[in-house]
Amino acid sequence: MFAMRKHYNRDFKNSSFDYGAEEPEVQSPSSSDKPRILLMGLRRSGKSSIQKVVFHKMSPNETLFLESTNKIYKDDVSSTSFVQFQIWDFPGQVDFFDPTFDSEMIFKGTGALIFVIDAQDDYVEALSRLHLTVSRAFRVNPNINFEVFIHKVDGLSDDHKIETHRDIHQRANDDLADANLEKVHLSFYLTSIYDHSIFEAFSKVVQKLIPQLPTLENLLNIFISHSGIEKAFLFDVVSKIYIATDSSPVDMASYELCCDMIDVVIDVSCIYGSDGSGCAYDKESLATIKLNNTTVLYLKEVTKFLALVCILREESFERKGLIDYNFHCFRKAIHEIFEVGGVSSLLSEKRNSSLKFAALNGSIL
Ligand SMILES: Nc1nc2c(ncn2[C@@H]2O[C@H](COP(=O)(O)OP(=O)(O)OP(=O)(O)O)[C@@H](O)[C@H]2O)c(=O)[nH]1
Repeated sequence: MFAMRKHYNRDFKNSSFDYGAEEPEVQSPSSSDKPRILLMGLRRSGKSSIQKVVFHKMSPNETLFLESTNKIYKDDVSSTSFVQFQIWDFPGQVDFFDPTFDSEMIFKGTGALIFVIDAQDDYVEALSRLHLTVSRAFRVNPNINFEVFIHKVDGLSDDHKIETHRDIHQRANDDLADANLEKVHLSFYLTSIYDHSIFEAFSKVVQKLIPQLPTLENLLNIFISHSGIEKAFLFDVVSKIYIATDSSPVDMASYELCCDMIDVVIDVSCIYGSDGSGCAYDKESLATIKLNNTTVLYLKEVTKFLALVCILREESFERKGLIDYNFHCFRKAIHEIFEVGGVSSLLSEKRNSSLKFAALNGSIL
């Protein structure tokens, strides 16, 4: 069964969504809180491709025709995405010693620095550039999250991937230790624009920048345990970044399934959506997909930018009324978190007064 209630309309060419503005919407972090994410790395390592594929729906093959970036490209994705940040795509060879390179200004307002290393190339030069970049940035702002994307791993065998990951991890940390910078923490991800790994990695990077993450995870845990749901992801629809999930482990296949569901919902709506309102996604957006292995995928709108995608067994879906009731509580809580601009108030009386999930046995908690 495939049920869908909202028409979507997407301009494939520009790949821009219009979410409409039918209700006073949840406020995303204010501009002063906007974290900045920097994409750095050697020339042709894949920085612009990552940004275009994740945030602008460019197909991976099209990135073959991207021209080299010559100056810093600042992309503000906040108008289409829940996650209010700017992505700064740097040209390949940033010269830190150039007097026009203002490291204070650049690194001060940065939340995460993603350093992209082309794993299909010799990475010795990339490692020394990583070291230079990280030590510079750390000196200006020790709070930056340093994220290393070991990129283009689609061309590598599984063994080669593991070995490359180990080698880069070892060498990068040795370089830091030699410079007495053991305090710097680097996180490593194996990525490729040709599969979901780039979305997964970006999700992790973004999650670290969301102060409300523990609260969101808590809410998801309560929601799934009271509704008989196996896994739930809170997705930023436009980028397919999941901004939170429950605390059960994420398996890549489930994540891919949910990403694919978002694509199907959006694409089918683009083709058959004909209400002419130009609304791609709104509060009535909802879809159910029953797979032939007794699994059900259930998608519902949470906010202008966010959708909840759940994976559950067919027999649990028989209690749809309960799921919908709990979803209503969950949605309300999410709106409260972001409307009141913080977690603390939700955790106090407000949450106790308004959050009453129903348990599987029917009692109200
Ligand atoms: N195989 C493979 N190729 C990729 C991947 N990501 C990017 N590329 C290719 O790498 C080449 C360079 O990509 P760009 O995104 O232009 O690289 P860049 O780092 O922005 O380059 P500069 O702007 O010169 O700094 C393009 O031909 C992309 O198609 C990937 O995950 N796998």
